[in-house]
Amino acid sequence: MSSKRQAADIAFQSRIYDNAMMRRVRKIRADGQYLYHKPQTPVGSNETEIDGRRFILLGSTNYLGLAQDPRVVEAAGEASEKYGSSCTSSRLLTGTRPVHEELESRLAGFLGKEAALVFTTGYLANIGSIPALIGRHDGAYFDAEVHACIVDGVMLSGAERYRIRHNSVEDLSAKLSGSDHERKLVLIDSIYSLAGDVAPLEQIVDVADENGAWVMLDDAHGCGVIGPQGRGLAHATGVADRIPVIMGVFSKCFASTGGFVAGSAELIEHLRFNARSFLFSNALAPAQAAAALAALDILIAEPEIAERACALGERARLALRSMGWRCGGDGTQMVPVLIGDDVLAFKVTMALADAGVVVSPAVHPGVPKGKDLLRVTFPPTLTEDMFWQVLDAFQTVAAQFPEALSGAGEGAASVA
Ligand SMILES: Cc1ncc(COP(=O)(O)O)c(C=O)c1O
Repeated sequence: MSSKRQAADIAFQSRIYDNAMMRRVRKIRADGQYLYHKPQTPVGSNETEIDGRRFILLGSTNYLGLAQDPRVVEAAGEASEKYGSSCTSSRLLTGTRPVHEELESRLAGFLGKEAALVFTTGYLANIGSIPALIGRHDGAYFDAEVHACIVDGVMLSGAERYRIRHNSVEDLSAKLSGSDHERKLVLIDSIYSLAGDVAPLEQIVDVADENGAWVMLDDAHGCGVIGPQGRGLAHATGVADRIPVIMGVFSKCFASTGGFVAGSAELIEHLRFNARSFLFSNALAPAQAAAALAALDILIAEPEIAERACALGERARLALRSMGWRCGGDGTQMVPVLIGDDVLAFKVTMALADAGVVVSPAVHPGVPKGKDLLRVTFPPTLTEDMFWQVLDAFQTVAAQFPEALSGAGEGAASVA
């Protein structure tokens, strides 16, 4: 091997092996805390099997429990039979199927917008749409805790970046009024994906209007479950007409994969030809489009499913808080449990797994330092017996880790 190639190997070795993240991953594995990337076999909506053992599964975003609903699974199967397993093409070439167009027009109607465009994932929807809307001379005003794909979309756009203090309308107002870009785009999540807190949407829309900015709302965690018939936070707060760009995903309430943007017909036509992640990526698989469509039908026809998800979340929050756990997500289906320390978050997760319950640890850098937490959701398909088993598990683990409960140490106080 040439000496130049050897030097290249060393340079890449330090990049791919000897970096902070991989050192951390190796430590977590060595400590035996590596449950999560193991293959799981779902059993019904509420359980999963890992290494032959059954667990109650609360760590996913199958918020309505529809990913195993026979109507959704059947729709996916039928679409595969009819259209094949993949479109093997971009939507703009030979990849569009009637099921994509039906899904887009149904989503537009659901959200009260003129049109919608479906992307292969939610991530692609954001990283493609944002640079199609703003560029080098424009301003991107994004909440400090937005999802990573919004940050990546903003970086790809080359727009000037303004990081807004989390949920601070004052900071947003100050930054918007102090800048004079021709185009200003405010980017927020509706419900923040890990901590579960809700954006002060009406105030944000007011401030954006006053300062001549557009709002792009990522309603990944609200669409399908929050507001009238699950139409999301914009409809729940009555400001949908004032938000030009609403984005959502199928990977949560819609029991599938994919993402979408809804807005005016002109906006959607522009994205169709300018969002590079739409143009240059394979179309959403027909099975996934059909699954999302079936889930949309169900959540519209049976709004009680979403209501039950939120009510179960509220019940769980009350019960967990009474044991001393610190929970966020008020008013939503999410029940994040705040821990405040990464090592402790892994330990609590593993102890819950020992007690038969799988939750998802979310630790720094996925969340701000000191805000490490457990993602916990209670799907409405959970039986009453399972609900009580979960509470028993949390009770047992609370006794093992009192430092994780409210009133505990430094880190804990910072997330209370
Ligand atoms: C707020 C938010 N936006 C976008 C995404 C990306 O969605 P997807 O998983 O469909 O790529 C997620 C994913 O979890 C999310 O939480």
